[in-house]
Amino acid sequence: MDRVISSEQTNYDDNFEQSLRPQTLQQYIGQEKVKDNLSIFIQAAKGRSESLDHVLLYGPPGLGKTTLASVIANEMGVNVKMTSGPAIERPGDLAAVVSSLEPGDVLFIDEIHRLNRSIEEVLYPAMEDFCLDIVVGKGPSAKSIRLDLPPFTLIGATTRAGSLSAPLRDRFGVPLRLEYYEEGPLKEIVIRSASLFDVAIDTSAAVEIARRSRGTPRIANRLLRRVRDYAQVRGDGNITMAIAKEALEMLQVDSHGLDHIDHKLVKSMIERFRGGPVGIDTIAASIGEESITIEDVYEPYLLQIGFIQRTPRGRVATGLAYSHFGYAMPEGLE
Ligand SMILES: Nc1ncnc2c1ncn2[C@@H]1O[C@H](COP(=O)(O)OP(=O)(O)OP(=O)(O)O)[C@@H](O)[C@H]1O
Ligand SMILES: [Mg+2]
Repeated sequence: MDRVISSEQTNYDDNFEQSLRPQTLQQYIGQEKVKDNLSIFIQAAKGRSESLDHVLLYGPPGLGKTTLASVIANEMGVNVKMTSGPAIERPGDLAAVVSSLEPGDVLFIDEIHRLNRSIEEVLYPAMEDFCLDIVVGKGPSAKSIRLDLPPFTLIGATTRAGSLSAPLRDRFGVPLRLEYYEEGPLKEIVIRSASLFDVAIDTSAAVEIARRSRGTPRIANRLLRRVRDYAQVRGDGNITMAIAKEALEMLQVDSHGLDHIDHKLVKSMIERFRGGPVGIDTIAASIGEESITIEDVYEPYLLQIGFIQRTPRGRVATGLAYSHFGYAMPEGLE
C-alpha cells in the first residue's frame, strides 16, 4: 500500500506535479539561502554570456530538486534535457544526450549517485573541457575519437550526496543542499497549489496541512489533494479547518505527520528494546521491513524531528518520542 506521507514520487503524483511546478525562482517558495546563491550565479553567468557552472542539488526526496533544475534552466533562458543515473547504461547513451545539447543548455541527471564508474570517467572531460572521448569498435581496430561539445551546465540531483565519488563531487562548482521546509513556506506552497486547483482554503487549514507534511512539498501537495476530495464529498468543496482536520484524521496522519508505520517503528523501539540502543537490522526484523527502507524512507524524518537519534551502538528513542506516544519517561531521559 502506498503511504500517503511517503516522500517518494508515485505515478499518481506525476500527473499533478507537472502542473504545480513553479517556473521561476520567484515562484519557488522557501530555500532562501539556495535561491540567494543561485540568483547571483545566474545573473553573473548571464552578464558574461557564459553557461552556468555545474550545479549539484542534494537533499531528501520531494524537496524540489527536479523542480529547481527546470527553474534554473528557465532563468538562464536555455533548454533542459532530463535523464537519470540508471538510464545511462553505456558511454554511448551519454554521448547521445550530450551531443544533442545547444550552447548553454542544462543537462539534468537525476539520481546521479547511481551512475556507473565507466560513465563517470567519460563525464569528467565533458564537465571540465566540454569534450567527449569515445571508443568506437572493439579489439585491435578500436579507435578513440574526441567530440567537442558546446558549453553546457550539468545539474546533478541526489538524495545521497555521501554515495557520490569524490572526483565527481569535486567537479561541481555549485553544490547546494536543500533543507526540509519550515511551516511558513510549506503553508505558502499549500496556498499556491490550492489556488492552482481553484479551491478555496482557510489559512488555518493550510497551516494544518503544512504541519503534517514532514517538511516536504511533495507530501503537502498530496495531502492537499486528498483533503480537497474530502471537502468535495463531505463538505461544500471549500477547505476549512474542520474539514482539513477530519480528512487528515481519516488518513491517519498525526499532528507531526507520522503514520502507522512510523508509530510501529518507534513504539517497537520503546516497547521491545527499552528505547535502544538497538541496531537497524534488529528494528527492521522486529517490524518486518527492510533495513534499507527504514534508513532511506522512515528514519530521516524521525531523526530530523528528534524522535530518534543515531549512536555508534544503534538507534535510540528520545524523550520527545516517549512523550509524543504517551509513554512514561524512563530515568535519564528528559
Ligand atoms: N519550493 C517549492 N515551491 C513550490 N512547490 C514546490 C517547491 N519545491 C517542490 N515543490 C513541489 O513539490 C513537488 C516535488 O518536487 P520535486 O519533484 O522537484 O522534488 P525532488 O526533490 O526532485 O524529489 P525526488 O528526490 O523524489 O526526485 C513538485 O510537484 C513541486 O510542485
Ligand atoms: Mg526529482
